[in-house]
Amino acid sequence: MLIIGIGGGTGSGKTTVVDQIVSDLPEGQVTVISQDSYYKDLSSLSMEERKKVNFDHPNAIDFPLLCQHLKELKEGRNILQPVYSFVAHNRTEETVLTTPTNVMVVEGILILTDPAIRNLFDIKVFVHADSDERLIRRLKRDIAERGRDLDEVLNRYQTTLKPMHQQFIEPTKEFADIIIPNNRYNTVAVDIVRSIINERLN
Ligand SMILES: Nc1ncnc2c1ncn2[C@@H]1O[C@H](COP(=O)(O)OP(=O)(O)O)[C@@H](O)[C@H]1O
Ligand SMILES: Nc1ccn([C@@H]2O[C@H](COP(=O)(O)O)[C@@H](O)[C@H]2O)c(=O)n1
Repeated sequence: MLIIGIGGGTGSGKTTVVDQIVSDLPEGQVTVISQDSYYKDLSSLSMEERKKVNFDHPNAIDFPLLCQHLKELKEGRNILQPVYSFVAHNRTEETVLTTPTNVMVVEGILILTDPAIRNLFDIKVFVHADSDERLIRRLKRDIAERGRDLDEVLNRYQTTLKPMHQQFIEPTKEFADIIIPNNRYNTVAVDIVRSIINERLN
């Protein structure tokens, strides 16, 4: 099994890059796991309290569960992956049965911050986009897809996204084997990662 970790700031284009990487790969050979699925269960908090949580700090993520799941997949066992709701700011009651495949791609803003998780990755990728580009993308996406409004996104950007990016996310660039510059769509870099995966599959 080849496990690829893909980090980078919010709006850098991780999900888009992952979609591009896996789009032409044989079905059933590649599985994508999102760090977002492993936000901690906040059922004990009210909606108002959940809204105030700093979702860009490593403490927001259930890294032990993610680590356990990756190890189980590596050992050939199925896992039940949590399903996250950005609207409810919480895990849902659902889970997704996830089976081990030849290639596992794990993506998320904080995915390269945890040493135990980093150790499980065969290849570490960091997707870079400038902060103004990321903010513009985040605004558009969160309003269109995640039920947010302009003030909410800008407020979160100033209070948590920006400082957490500088403190926790940007420093993980140094752990990356490959840094993908993604201010523009980068088909060359995507092709390179795809050919590494294809080599492993053949
Ligand atoms: N290279 C790019 N150029 C312009 N827009 C992009 C690019 N990559 C991603 N986007 C757009 O930016 C938004 C955020 O991208 P996404 O892949 O969800 O980022 P991330 O997963 O890193 O938060 C999406 O609407 C996506 O379509
Ligand atoms: N309830 C939540 C949980 C997380 N976020 C934000 O999502 C971002 C990470 O997801 P990406 O797809 O952008 O990598 C992170 O920056 C959190 O602020 C949220 O808005 N609401």
